[in-house]
Amino acid sequence: MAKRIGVLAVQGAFAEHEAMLSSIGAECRELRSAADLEQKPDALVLPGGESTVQRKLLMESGMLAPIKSWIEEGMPVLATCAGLILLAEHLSNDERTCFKTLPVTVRRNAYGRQLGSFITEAEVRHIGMMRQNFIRAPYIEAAGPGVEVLSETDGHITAVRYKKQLALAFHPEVGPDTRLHEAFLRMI
Ligand SMILES: NC(=O)CC[C@H](N)C(=O)O
Repeated sequence: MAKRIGVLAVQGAFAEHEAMLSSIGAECRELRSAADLEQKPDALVLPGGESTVQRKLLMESGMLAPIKSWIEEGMPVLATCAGLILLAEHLSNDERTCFKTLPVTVRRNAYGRQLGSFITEAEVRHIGMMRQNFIRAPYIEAAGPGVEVLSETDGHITAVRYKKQLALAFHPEVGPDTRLHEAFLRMI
């Protein structure tokens, strides 16, 4: 049976994740309001976008607490960019934490204005070299015990796994490379 992925769809790059996941056989369901949480998915995607807006909409819609419980209970989650910010236990330059299920310290908009967006090639552990797309990206300043570092660029951590949480500063949903999404589906 196809794996059912709940994709947070309040703001940001959710459609790209849905297209990629559908192309590799998963079934996506958009999570826009508390009513969409009645059917529990097998896994979650928290897409890129603007984390402060996503956080506000999560609080207003009543989805924050139930989604946090799902993650704490071990539901696999793939988080990219703003999604990583939502998962982080600590933010070094902002007070607006959200789910706080991932024991890392994240810096928002970490690459500054000059280098706000860029593409690089870097190794991702268990996968290999990947073209990585950074869009006004955060990076991970510190990772707590039990957090596996999967990728680094210029000395900064850009991808981690902690239990069933896979979190990336870059955007694997952009472009033709489906390996990361395939690895995520194997975590379910
Ligand atoms: N591409 C992204 O998701 C950027 C994240 C955004 N800069 C934020 O702080 O929320």
